[in-house]
Amino acid sequence: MPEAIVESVHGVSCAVGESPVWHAEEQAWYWVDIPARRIWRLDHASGAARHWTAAEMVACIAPRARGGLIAGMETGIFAVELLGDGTVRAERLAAPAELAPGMRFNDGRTDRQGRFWSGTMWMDMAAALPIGRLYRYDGAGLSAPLVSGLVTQNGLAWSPDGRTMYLSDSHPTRRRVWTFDYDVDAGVPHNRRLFVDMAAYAGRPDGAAMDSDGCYWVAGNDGASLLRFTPAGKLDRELKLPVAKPSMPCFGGPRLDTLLITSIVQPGREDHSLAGAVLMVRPGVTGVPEIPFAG
Ligand SMILES: O=C1O[C@H](CS(=O)(=O)O)[C@@H](O)[C@H](O)[C@H]1O
Repeated sequence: MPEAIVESVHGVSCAVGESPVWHAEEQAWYWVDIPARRIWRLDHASGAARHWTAAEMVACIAPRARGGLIAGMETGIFAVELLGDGTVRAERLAAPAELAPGMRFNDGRTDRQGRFWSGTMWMDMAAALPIGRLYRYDGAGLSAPLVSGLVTQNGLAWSPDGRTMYLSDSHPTRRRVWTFDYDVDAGVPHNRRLFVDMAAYAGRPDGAAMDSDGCYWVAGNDGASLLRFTPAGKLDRELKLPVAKPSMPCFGGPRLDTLLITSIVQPGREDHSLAGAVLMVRPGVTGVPEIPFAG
C-alpha cells in the first residue's frame, strides 16, 4: 500500500492534544488539550476550528445522545455543555472515592452499548505510581474499579462486535496493550491477557482507534508512528508521522475513512514546527462508528 499523505489542521496547536472523536450527528471533530483545559471542535464542512475553556483539566470526551458531551476531568465524570462565550458549563455526575488530589481522569470512550469508560492516573508521571483505575459510568452510576494497578491508563477500544475490550498502559515502565473478553450485557471485562508488548516497536502505546476489519490502531508516543495491529496482535502496518509524540487517533469524516490524530509538545522542543499539531490522514480503511453516551 502506498504511503498515505499526512496533513495538519491549519492554525491548531495543543500542549497535550488527546481524545479525538468524530461527532456523526454534527459532522464535526472534537478533541481536548489537557493542560490548557480546552475542548476543541473542527467543523467538517467549513473547516472552522474553535475552542472552549473549562475550569479544570478535561482529559477525555464523548458525544452524549441527549446533547452536549460527557467528559473525564480532574475531579470526576462531568456532563459538559459548550457555551457561546467560549466557556464550559460542567455538571459533575460522579467522582470515584479513590480519586485523590494529584490524580485525574485520562483516556476514555464509550463501549458499543454507549456506556462511558475512563481511567485515572497520578499526574506526576515521574513518580510512576500504579494507582490508576478503570471505571464504567452508565445509567446505573459509576462502577467500582474494574481494572486496577495502572500507571498511565490509555488505549481503550472495543472490537467491531463489542466483545473484546482493549486497554493500554503508556507509561515508560509499562508499554503494554491488553485485551479482555467483554460481557456486553453486564458491561464487565474479564480474562485479561497481553495483546502487544510495545517494547518491540516504536514508541509507547497511547490512545487508540478500531477499524472495521477489527484492527487496532495505536499512537506510538515518542515513536513518531501510528501502528496497526491485527486482532491476533500482529503488526500489520506502520505509518510514520511528522511528530515525535502522537497521542491518539480516531476515525471520522462522512465516510469514516479519515484518521484525525492529536499530538503532544515535547518539553524543551516547543519550537519543533509540528509538535502539538492535529494531523489528518486517509489510511485506506474505514473506522467503526463511535456510539454516543446513552445516559
Ligand atoms: O498527559 C498525558 O501524557 C501522556 C503522554 S506523555 O507521557 O506526556 O508523553 C499520555 O500518555 C497521556 O494519555 C496524557 O494524558
